[in-house]
Amino acid sequence: MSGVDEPGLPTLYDWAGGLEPLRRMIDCVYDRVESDQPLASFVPGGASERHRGHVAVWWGEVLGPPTTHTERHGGYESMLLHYLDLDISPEQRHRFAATMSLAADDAGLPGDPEFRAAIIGYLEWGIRLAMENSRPRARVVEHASTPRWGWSVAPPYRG
Ligand code: HEM
Repeated sequence: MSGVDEPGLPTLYDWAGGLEPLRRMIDCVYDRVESDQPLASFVPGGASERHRGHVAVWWGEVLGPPTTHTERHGGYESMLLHYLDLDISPEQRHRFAATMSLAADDAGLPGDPEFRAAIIGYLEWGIRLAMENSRPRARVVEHASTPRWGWSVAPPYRG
């Protein structure tokens, strides 16, 4: 199946090596988060197997196909519900983003600049939306598709 890029290019999911390396990255990020004081309060008692698995297939769908999160776990709407009133601070946003970048190294994801620029671009975009949506009384977009990400730079958002 093709992704959002021009035909013939591998998807970011394929370039990563499929779901397993993405799951490894998610395990690495939550292993770090669990013992990182500014972030650990978001995962009281540790990040569950369910949480880790769902976040991994979310990433798989964004970078893929496959579209497993939408088909089995509720897609965008389900993800959004987890963020309401979480009140992520700018410092926590930055800390989590930096931790995820380290986790991509821990997990041995491809290190080429193009792949890393693409996934970190998505991370930066997604985590800023997560922070905005997490504010008390945030005005959220209630329904949307799960985002799709590719190799090229995203065009400007015009609403
Ligand atoms: C400071 C940053 C972040 C914090 C504090 C955070 C925290 C959380 C929490 C507390 C949950 C609910 C877990 C549960 O109910 O077991 C969650 C779910 C989720 N997070 Fe995050 N997260 C952050 C960043 C991100 C980013 C950057 C992404 C993706 C780009 C992401 C993707 C998801 C998804 C897909 C779920 C829902 C999984 C499901 O149940 O289907 N998160 N997050």
